[in-house]
Amino acid sequence: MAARARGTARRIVIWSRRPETRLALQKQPWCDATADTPEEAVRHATLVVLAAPVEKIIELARQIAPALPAGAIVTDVGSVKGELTRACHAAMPATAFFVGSHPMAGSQKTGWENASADLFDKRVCFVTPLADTAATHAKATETVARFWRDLGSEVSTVTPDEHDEIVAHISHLPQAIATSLCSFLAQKNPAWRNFSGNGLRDTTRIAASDATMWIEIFQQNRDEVLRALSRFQDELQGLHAAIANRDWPEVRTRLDRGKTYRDAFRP
Ligand SMILES: O=C(O)C(=O)C[C@]1(C(=O)O)C=C[C@@H](O)C=C1
Repeated sequence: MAARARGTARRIVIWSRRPETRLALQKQPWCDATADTPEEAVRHATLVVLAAPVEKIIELARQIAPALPAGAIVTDVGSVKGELTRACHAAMPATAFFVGSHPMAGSQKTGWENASADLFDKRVCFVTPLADTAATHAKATETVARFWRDLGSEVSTVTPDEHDEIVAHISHLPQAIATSLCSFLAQKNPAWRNFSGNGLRDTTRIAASDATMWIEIFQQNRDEVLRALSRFQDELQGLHAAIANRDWPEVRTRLDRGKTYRDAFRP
């Protein structure tokens, strides 16, 4: 949708798992054609974007590999990059290139009905070439970066492993916390949700996200997520101790540090 709105792609061919989705997409002005199989969808492609839960992205890369035309560039939108990038790169034929991406954009909703052409506008998009393919994949990396910039994103190029450490902290940890907070409150007293102001709403929107997608993210980024969760538990323990000890200067230090961090977010 964004590619059509910004004139980035000449012809957009979509494969989607459900036949009824493919039928609905055929009526959309941003979809030139649908394909009945992933192989058929990529047969004449110059750029392929795999948009699926992370385990499925690896399966799809293996499935389309024999059908890719020479010179094709494959990217994805998965939230974990280390294992996925190595597996997708290994699946490619010698004449095609895999360079991973991760646009930091989305919502708690799923399905094409919730798509929007400005989703990527002014959002960061990670592009994550493997260090040992930097030279052979330089042109493909630039093409993928240009694709995201054309959609309005600001590209940040990092290695897949650096990416996984960063997003464990700034994306996967927030999901774990929002989920845990809602899970905790659901057991404490679900009816209390009716008293909530914007505080609870603002901190928990992403708890409504798709469980299947997040299980696969936690599985693939397990080590980094566990490290981030442990460090965060230390932070919570620190606040718990400061309140228990009536150490209000320490509580203030933490509130001030949190506010300074939050106030400096880009609009
Ligand atoms: O805002 C949302 O609902 C998201 O989907 C958020 C979010 C994020 O952490 O920013 C979550 C995972 C995706 O990989 C990218 C975006």
